[in-house]
Amino acid sequence: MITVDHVTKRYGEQLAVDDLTFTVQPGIVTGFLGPNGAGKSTTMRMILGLDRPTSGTVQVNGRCYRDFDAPLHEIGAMLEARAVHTGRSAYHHLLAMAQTHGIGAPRVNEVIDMVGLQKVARKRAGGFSLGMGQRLGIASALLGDPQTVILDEPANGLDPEGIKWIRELLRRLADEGKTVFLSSHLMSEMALTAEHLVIVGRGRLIADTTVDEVVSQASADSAVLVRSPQAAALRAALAGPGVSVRSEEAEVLEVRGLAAERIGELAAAAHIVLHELTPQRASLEEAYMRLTGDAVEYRTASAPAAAADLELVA
Ligand SMILES: Nc1ncnc2c1ncn2[C@@H]1O[C@H](COP(=O)(O)OP(=O)(O)OP(=O)(O)O)[C@@H](O)[C@H]1O
Repeated sequence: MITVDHVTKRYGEQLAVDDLTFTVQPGIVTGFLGPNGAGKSTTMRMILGLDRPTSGTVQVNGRCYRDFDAPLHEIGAMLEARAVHTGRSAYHHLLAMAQTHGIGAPRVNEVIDMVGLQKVARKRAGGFSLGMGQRLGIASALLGDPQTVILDEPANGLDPEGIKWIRELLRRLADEGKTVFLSSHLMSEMALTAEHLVIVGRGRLIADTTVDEVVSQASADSAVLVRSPQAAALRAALAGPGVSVRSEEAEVLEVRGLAAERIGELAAAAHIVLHELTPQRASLEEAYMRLTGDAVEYRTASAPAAAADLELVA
């Protein structure tokens, strides 16, 4: 478990993290989201003892990073991963790391297999593609078989097969009971990988909840899409206080103010045939945009000022 307790981090005048409190539980994948400059990397660095909080405490399994005798066995991390610029082979890079931490060579081969670098393990890691570099970074993070895994943008540079692989790997690690904490700007990927989310903006906590909850809340005022060959009769049957119906296509109604179940019941009572009845859900990206709309520090001129204006579609 990772515990971040009332943590503030200042760099001179710059407030990078502002009284942040959250915990990351074992056994699930937790995503760490926030716009550029929100304080994610700073927080991750503090978890890893690479930076000290100005105030507050950060602990992993009840202890500060610097108190671990064998940190590689406790926390595995990949921060700001980029292809390793080294003349060493991937194998020797990992072996050197392993040897300085009392880890045997068999584990090096194990992690090489785990990340799918068998064919290139003896090649110079400096010549690796971004995706291969990511895999090597992940292999380094897993070398000590740590209980806690922290990855900054692990899917960066991976192709679709690689992204699917990392998703499955992270879920497997969580299933083994490990604490898995990762940042990513790829919302669709985060929606598939993480169960829980910690969302920050301008150094402060915006949300600490499940992916389902974030999406459900953003979907609360979403429409129900109804397709019927008797759309006009259905529109009349649904009319009532607080109900709005929009139609931009023949036979298709977008209904707000009634749950899908109620629409089905009203249609049945009026003997109206339905061909489709679909509650619209916001995507995680839309939900995220709504939550962080005000916290975005760097915005392009064309981006909407507040994502709350966005129309929610499935
Ligand atoms: N060493 C430093 N010195 C001064 N300011 C810093 C330092 N590190 C981070 N900051 C500032 O702290 C804030 C938070 O930065 P941080 O890199 O933690 O954000 P982030 O959420 O990881 O952003 P990104 O998604 O772009 O990686 C930013 O305003 C950044 O400029």
